[in-house]
Amino acid sequence: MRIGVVGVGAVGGFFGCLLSRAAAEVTLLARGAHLEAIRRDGLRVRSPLAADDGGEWVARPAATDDPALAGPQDLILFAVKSYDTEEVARIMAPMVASETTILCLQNGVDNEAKLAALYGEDRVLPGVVYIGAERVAPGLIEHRARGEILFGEAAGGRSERVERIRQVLAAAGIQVHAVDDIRSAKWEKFLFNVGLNAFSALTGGTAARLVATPAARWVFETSLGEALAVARASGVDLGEDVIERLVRTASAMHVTSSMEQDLSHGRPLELDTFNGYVVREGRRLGLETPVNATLYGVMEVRAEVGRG
Ligand SMILES: NC(=O)C1=CN([C@@H]2O[C@H](COP(=O)(O)OP(=O)(O)OC[C@H]3O[C@@H](n4cnc5c(N)ncnc54)[C@H](OP(=O)(O)O)[C@@H]3O)[C@@H](O)[C@H]2O)C=CC1
Ligand SMILES: CC(C)(CO)C(=O)C(=O)O
Repeated sequence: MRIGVVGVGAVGGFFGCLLSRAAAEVTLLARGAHLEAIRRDGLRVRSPLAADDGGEWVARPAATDDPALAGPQDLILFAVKSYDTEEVARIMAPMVASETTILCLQNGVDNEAKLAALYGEDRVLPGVVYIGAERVAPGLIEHRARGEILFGEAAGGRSERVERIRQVLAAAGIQVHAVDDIRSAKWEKFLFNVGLNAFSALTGGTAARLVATPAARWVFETSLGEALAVARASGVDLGEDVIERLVRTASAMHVTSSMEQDLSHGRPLELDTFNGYVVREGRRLGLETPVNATLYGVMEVRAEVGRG
């Protein structure tokens, strides 16, 4: 199976490295200093899981910044930040053929529709990633926790291609689960990101800290509650106890978020994908979303001031 990785950052780099080490036919689409470092030193992943290999895995897959050189792929792992989705999706066109499946490994619930608008719904499989990782230098990913993919058919149920892809990912040592209801899994992760990402970036607090006191937990739970109302109005059923479940998950997580990392490095933020999406969809559906609107507005200014 020819596998293209589009967006070779924390997520794409981690899974691309594992696939490549397992001898899958992997091509990375990267650019600039990151591409140069990968070509020179390989794609490196520092991980607690790599203790037997001196703490670091190194893979040497094909790497290019030219989608035409990469050519058509059977599977594309799509893992750019959400604000780059449309542009990069267009650029990768030479990698997409009639049989290509695009597995979307991004957070948020609006990226798949952008990919489907260009390449058709049948080509796109939604995915959910649970991982703590960061690209800390050109060519180097630091993996800190977990590393799990959930994915499935957008319309639900199982398919032969999902099983085929699951087997290839599992054979590379990836924790991977084919799920029947990936839409709900995506929305559940989305709710978590709505509560965690901006709040942790603004405060520096870990997930556990954001639910440790009544005042902080109120912010976390209320932002989730607004997102849950949007989910329900969009026909997504996450069960009665989803907020309790996510508070329990947060209380055991001693990490901040990818947005906290992006803010501290002056990088763009996925704000429109998380709190911004809740505000926009809430407005469209006639729902009040004051906590998300506040997080959005405060975060917007914080990011601008941080960039100087
Ligand atoms: N990091 C984490 O722990 C987690 C992240 N996620 C989600 O996964 C998704 C990816 O996040 P993450 O891996 O952290 O993001 P990163 O910022 O680490 O990686 C994104 C990569 O996309 C690359 N890219 C952007 N545009 C282009 C282009 N035109 N050509 C080639 N490469 C390009 C960037 O390259 P360049 O540096 O050159 O811009 C960068 O290497 C997001 O939706 C995020 O929310 C989900 C779970 C956890
Ligand atoms: C929930 C978490 C922290 C890890 O999967 C994440 O999605 C992020 O940092 O964006």
